Amino acid sequence: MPVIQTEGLTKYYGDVRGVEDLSFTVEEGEVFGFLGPNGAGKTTTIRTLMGFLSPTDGTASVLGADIRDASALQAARARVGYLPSEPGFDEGVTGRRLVEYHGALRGDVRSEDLLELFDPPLDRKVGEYSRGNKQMLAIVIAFMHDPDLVVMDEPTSGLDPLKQERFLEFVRAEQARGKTFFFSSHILGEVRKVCDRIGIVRDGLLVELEDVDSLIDRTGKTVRASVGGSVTAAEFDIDGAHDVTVGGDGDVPTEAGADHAGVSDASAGDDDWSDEETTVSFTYTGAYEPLLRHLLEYDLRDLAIEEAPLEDVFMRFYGEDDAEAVVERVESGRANTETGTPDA
Ligand SMILES: Nc1ncnc2c1ncn2[C@@H]1O[C@H](COP(=O)(O)OP(=O)(O)OP(=O)(O)O)[C@@H](O)[C@H]1O
Repeated sequence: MPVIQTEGLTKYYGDVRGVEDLSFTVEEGEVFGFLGPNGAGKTTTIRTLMGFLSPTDGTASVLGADIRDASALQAARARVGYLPSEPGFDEGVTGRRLVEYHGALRGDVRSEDLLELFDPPLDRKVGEYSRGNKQMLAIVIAFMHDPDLVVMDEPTSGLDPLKQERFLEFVRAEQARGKTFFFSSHILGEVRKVCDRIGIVRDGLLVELEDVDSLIDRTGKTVRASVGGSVTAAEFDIDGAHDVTVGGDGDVPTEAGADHAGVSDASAGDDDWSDEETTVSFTYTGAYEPLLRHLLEYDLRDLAIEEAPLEDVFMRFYGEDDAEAVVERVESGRANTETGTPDA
């Protein structure tokens, strides 16, 4: 049985669509990323799953409990950890008091370990906490009863990069213990580090549901090549290349053997070194061989091939289209699966 299952889940605030017709499942032991830009409907979904909002239509189950059945959901909540986007703590009490309070409410089987890892200043009043420290306290409280499912609304917001990394590592370790996560975020880069599958929501609609690995395959690579002489973008309009840009000298170090990430200095030799150099950059979604063959037709002086940042990909897939158009395209079998680009 799925840990979370939504069926046509819909929530309107009056005439305003929060989310509409969401159907997806989250399986046991899975880290499911729920991605979307601001206002997409992530918090609405989470608050509905947690029973804080009633669905307008459709329903969902959490650990087998129908969210419309308040007492069943209440019982299931004993096995759920919840990390809200803005922890609403009573600011006048100390962190220690809050940990004790939540421990009494839901049980405390591991606050000691968690406090060692996340370390909020327990003896200070929460009103004096920084945003990051509040988040650390919220993490301790969400996990201290060792829940089977943790629902997290943008959990790394407010954490510095080191603590973000520590938290994501912790999520991975918890997953290895068999725990399930529903993880909302608008930062694709962090989600890809821990999630198995992602749902992308936009304007309240689920526009994509996909394995992270296959999304990454579809997203392609960022290629940056420096070649001798002058070339035009049109020359790199090869199958699988998108958004080709060319730049002149000065965009890259011009010395042979410069230390770049990826493959570097495949030049034909210093004898061929001429003053003029062009840098060609593009996203590439095809196989390596034809790309390399094409590149080797030039006086290749430097080459870097890296994974495309998912933020760019997100914009490329969804940037210009409204959510309805994206849903229609996905439902009609993704118009261009070879390149993964939206219809022109
Ligand atoms: N209480 C409310 N009353 C009216 N409209 C609301 C309410 N809460 C959310 N909405 C609307 O519902 C839509 C989805 O909002 P939601 O907060 O769920 O998005 P989100 O993806 O969590 O955004 P963010 O990343 O900014 O937190 C938005 O259009 C928002 O304006």
